[in-house]
Amino acid sequence: MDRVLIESLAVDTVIGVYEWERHIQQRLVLDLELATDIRPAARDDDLTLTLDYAAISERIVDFADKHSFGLVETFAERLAAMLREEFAIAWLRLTVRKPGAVPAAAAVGVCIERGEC
Ligand SMILES: Nc1nc2c(c(=O)[nH]1)N=C([C@H](O)[C@@H](O)CO)CN2
Repeated sequence: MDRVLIESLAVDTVIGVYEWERHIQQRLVLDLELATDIRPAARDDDLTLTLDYAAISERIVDFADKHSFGLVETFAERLAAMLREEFAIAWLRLTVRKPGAVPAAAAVGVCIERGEC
């Protein structure tokens, strides 16, 4: 299946399990692969026939701003559910990285796949 890509999307959100993390925004960096057949959009050169990566990115930024979770796992799961519901995405791979959470690591995080390709 073809994929629409969103790479290194930076969002700021309240995320973390420790008390001090509940009062600040921290950056998460997201990579997404969204399965869709791009041929109808390419045939007609029509944005409405594909997944609009600009609209999806904007929705993700808004989701991060309006929600607050402890675990990156919860952020990933809830975001994936919202995206699949609102944008009719059959399958997605979502990587959520939390840079700076572990000083000795470039980033830590999770990668999930949901749906059927
Ligand atoms: N698997 C996870 N481990 C940890 C998480 C997490 O979300 N998933 N979170 C933390 C803390 O919030 C940490 O990021 C603070 O630096 C620790 N481990």
